[in-house]
Amino acid sequence: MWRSVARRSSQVRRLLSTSAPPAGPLATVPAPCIVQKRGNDILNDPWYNKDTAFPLTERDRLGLRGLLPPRVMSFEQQYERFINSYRSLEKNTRGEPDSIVALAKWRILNRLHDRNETLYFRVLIDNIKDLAPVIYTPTVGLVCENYSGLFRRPRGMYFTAKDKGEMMSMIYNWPQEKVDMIVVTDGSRILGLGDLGVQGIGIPIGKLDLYVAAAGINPQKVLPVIIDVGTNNEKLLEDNLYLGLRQPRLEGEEYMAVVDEFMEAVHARWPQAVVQFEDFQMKWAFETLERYRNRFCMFNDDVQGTAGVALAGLLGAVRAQGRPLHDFTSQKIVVAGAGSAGIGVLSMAKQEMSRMLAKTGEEGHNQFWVLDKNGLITKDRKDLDPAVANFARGHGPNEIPDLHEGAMKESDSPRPAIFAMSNPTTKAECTPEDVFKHVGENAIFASGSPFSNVSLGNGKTGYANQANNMYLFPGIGLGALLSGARHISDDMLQAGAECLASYITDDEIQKGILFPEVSSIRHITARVGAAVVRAAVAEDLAEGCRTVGPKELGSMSESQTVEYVARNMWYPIYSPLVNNK
Ligand SMILES: NC(=O)c1ccc[n+]([C@@H]2O[C@H](COP(=O)([O-])OP(=O)(O)OC[C@H]3O[C@@H](n4cnc5c(N)ncnc54)[C@H](O)[C@@H]3O)[C@@H](O)[C@H]2O)c1
Ligand SMILES: O=C(O)C[C@H](O)C(=O)O
Ligand SMILES: [Mg+2]
Repeated sequence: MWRSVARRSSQVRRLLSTSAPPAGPLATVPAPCIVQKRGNDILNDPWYNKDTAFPLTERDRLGLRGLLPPRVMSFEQQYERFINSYRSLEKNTRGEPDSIVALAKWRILNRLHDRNETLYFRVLIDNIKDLAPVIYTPTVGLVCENYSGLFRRPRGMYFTAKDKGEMMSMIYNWPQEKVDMIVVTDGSRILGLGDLGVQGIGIPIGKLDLYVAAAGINPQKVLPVIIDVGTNNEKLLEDNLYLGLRQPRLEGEEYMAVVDEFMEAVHARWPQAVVQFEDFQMKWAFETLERYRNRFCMFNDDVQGTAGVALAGLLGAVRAQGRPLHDFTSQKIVVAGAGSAGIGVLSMAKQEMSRMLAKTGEEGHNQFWVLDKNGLITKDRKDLDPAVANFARGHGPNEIPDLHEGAMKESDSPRPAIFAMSNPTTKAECTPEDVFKHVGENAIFASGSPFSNVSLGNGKTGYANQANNMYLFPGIGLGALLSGARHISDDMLQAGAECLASYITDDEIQKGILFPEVSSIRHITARVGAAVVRAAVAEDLAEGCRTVGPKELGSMSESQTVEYVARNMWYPIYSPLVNNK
């Protein structure tokens, strides 16, 4: 592994301990890293660049002498200098509009990302709670909206409708021999912001930053991708600065042919890579998932990752009500939004209820109501997507309740739960303040983008949980990769969700805390990843990874699997560079 460390025992120990989140320097000697470059080419390569931290011996070895100021700084000094500039930026922009501050923070981080990946990812890992809102939702939404104006350097790969017939060779333009993790979008439904065309590439970049920070995927082995088939966003089509194809989106078979070719090209060069589909509009989200899920190692994060996180939250809400988990089968669930996320959540909740009921041999009731922008989904609606039609209500007794009758304030639940999962913050259905004020102090709240907790007076806190698929997708991808799964099954996803659900203690649940602190995301991901590996093994889908074969995976205990996953997480540390040119 690139810049792997000789012994990682202290980091692995940190990942295995249940208390402290993994962070801080390793007390081990890093193994050397072989580079094919010299001199300026190294300084200009963010994967190898150490800026002023190149020791003198390395400067001699790599032809860097004279290309850097004489003083050699330590990693810790560089780290501190960066954090100090970041804090001064926060101070100097106090009082400025939120969007100006957010973009200024994103810019300073992006510049570091472009210059020195080791320092960037250490800063990100150590400060993930503060920085996730900058590199991920909500700021990433703003970045995508302004991508063409903000553009300075390319990142990732851009496949377009004009590249038909070329993708199989184009894929070899990517400079890295090995790619483990790909996040791809067609930019058609970026967060709740709609069609942003090529500008949607900000989403795969942000998701892969989290893959590195949370799952320890080696940043040299990640590939953000946009498939640009045009855009139907008139504003962008008229914008002179717009960097994507200036044509309406391809549709139907033409569209599918482009995505097919991309998938074939990826598979030809990196057959083991895991591909995460992200922010595709609903029709393509479901169609590509059905088309590829048994052929490639892929999943759709908006449908499947989101569903797992919501399910973990819903199971937490049942625990908070003081009821046994089986009571989930009688919970009433109303979903506002019949899109890829909403329908994904309902499908997984329905599956979970069926599993629970199968154990006791009871009959299930239809406990779901779905609304879209035109109101309740009923069977007499025309042109319903087949996935949505599964949840349409008939006109029998109790089929169509007055939804106000079930309004949360009058709910007979001791802990009514409201998940305002739309992103970014500006698109959230409601705020935690709204919920605790209108529904009451017993409500349980979660949102897709981060909000602050609410003080309820008398020293009580109303918790603003973050129900975001970031708690699951890094573990799903990592588990799929480390098991060498042929494809990603429902059982693997279920295992990840159940692992997340079981992470929270009863004490926390009673307070209304449904999800762990973002600062412990590496710890969570190690466990979710292990649960996914074990599910792949149980289903005989695991073909093994690198030197670890399916037999060895199968003989690992639960804790050994967590250790295996933790041991394979990359951690940012400067390795001695050795030139072999
Ligand atoms: N928190 C998370 O982890 C997470 C994960 C995935 C998606 N999301 C967010 O969820 C939102 C929806 O994503 P999606 O993939 O389902 O989108 P989508 O475009 O597939 O579906 C959106 C649905 O919302 C409906 N809708 C729009 N306005 C409505 C209204 N006022 N009332 C009721 N329904 C309304 C539309 O009719 C459509 O059915 C986005 O904001 C996305 O960012 C959050
Ligand atoms: O990107 C996120 O923050 C979550 C989710 O994938 C979304 O599309 O909103
Ligand atoms: Mg998404």
